[in-house]
Amino acid sequence: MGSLGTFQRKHKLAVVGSGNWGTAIAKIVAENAASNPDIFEQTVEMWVFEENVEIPKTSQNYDPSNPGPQKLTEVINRTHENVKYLPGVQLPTNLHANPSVEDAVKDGTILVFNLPHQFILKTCEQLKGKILPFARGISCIKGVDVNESGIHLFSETIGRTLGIYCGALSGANIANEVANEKWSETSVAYDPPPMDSKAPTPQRTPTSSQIDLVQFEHKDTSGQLSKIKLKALPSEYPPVDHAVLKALFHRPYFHVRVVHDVAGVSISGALKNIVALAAGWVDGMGWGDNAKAAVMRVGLLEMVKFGDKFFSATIDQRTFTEESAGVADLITSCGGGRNFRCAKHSVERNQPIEEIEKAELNGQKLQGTLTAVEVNRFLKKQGLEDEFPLFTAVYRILEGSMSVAEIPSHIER
Ligand SMILES: NC(=O)c1ccc[n+]([C@@H]2O[C@H](COP(=O)([O-])OP(=O)(O)OC[C@H]3O[C@@H](n4cnc5c(N)ncnc54)[C@H](O)[C@@H]3O)[C@@H](O)[C@H]2O)c1
Ligand SMILES: O=P(O)(O)OC[C@H](O)CO
Repeated sequence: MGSLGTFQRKHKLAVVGSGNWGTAIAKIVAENAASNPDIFEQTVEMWVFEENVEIPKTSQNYDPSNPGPQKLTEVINRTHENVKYLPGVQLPTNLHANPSVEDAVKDGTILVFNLPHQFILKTCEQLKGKILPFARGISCIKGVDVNESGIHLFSETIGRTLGIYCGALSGANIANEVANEKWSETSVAYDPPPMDSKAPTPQRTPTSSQIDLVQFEHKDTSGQLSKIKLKALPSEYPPVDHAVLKALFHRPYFHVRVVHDVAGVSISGALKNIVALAAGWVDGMGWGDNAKAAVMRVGLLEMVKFGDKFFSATIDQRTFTEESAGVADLITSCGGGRNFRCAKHSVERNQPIEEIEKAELNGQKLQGTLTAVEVNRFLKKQGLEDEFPLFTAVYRILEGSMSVAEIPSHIER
């Protein structure tokens, strides 16, 4: 098996989610399963939140003899097109749409989580005890998990809920461009647990080494140390390391850099969505590119400050400027992302952004609106709203207590 060595078993892949980005990533993963038959099993499962859809007349898969509503999973498996969330893109035939999330993940050794962030907790709760205990995860979710205990990365929340190790993937990746195989870059962040890597990383020191259940000390992003019991990946499988993750996600049109900074990659992916709303609003006002650049400048500073203040124990500040997940994602999101576009339309049409989201996105979900509310709840609790004037302005505009016209004076304070 080339430089990765020879192993008795192959990884079984499952993608949890099948929206716009979920389907685009599932396409990549299925293409790479086919390209790397020594590492990955051929059939890739993709969980589809089942719904009835009508195939649009514009689709090459439209059948006039069968125009009525049909199950989305059946349409995907028959036509190899996700006609609702990624129309016009041919999916690999080894990608199997599965309406049961439990069935989709049951044999999966590598699970890729790719859902709008509001649905992830419930989905993980449903999967507790129903996955392989030695599975490993990657979260492609752009959002943060804010609850009573504070703020957490979704990779941590998924890992804690399911008892597995989970890394993250994020980058300047507008799904339709990636799915249409236009060149882009991404960042995959993975800090392998000690038993999966040859050398333990500084933050993770094994404290015992039973044969297959290893307890190690884990410092979470808030700096808190806890003891985690993690089931070792059986030695029959290729270790889930940076080389295997590159084989899983890298395509000729999708260039992957694998790094260790899970916090930096996750935090920038979540926070840039707040900034993209502000960029859309000022663009909708007709204020031009200079105004948008000003919002992006302040937004980037607040992203870096947020990472430094709340995730300093593990974050690598270089991620914000050197990786696709940082400033590059901010730029693409403020250029043509859904948060940007819906915010812009909401000013131009003088309509609430929720109405634009419903009218324009055909079931796709904005992440910036909810993230702005969640981040504000967290900042308010810390008494730090004033230290993040742009994030706070975005929240106040959403709740209706501030106007877009007030952004310049508010962020100058
Ligand atoms: N779309 C992009 O361009 C893009 C790019 C990079 C990252 N992301 C991130 O990827 C994540 C997933 O986004 P997406 O674009 O795949 O989703 P999406 O915006 O297309 O959302 C639609 C998906 O949500 C599902 N859904 C609706 N109700 C549900 C429920 N109750 N339970 C479970 N699922 C439900 C739908 O079935 C559908 O699969 C987000 O965090 C997003 O920020 C998106
Ligand atoms: O369309 P958005 O605003 O959800 O952004 C999409 C991606 O995150 C861009 O990298």
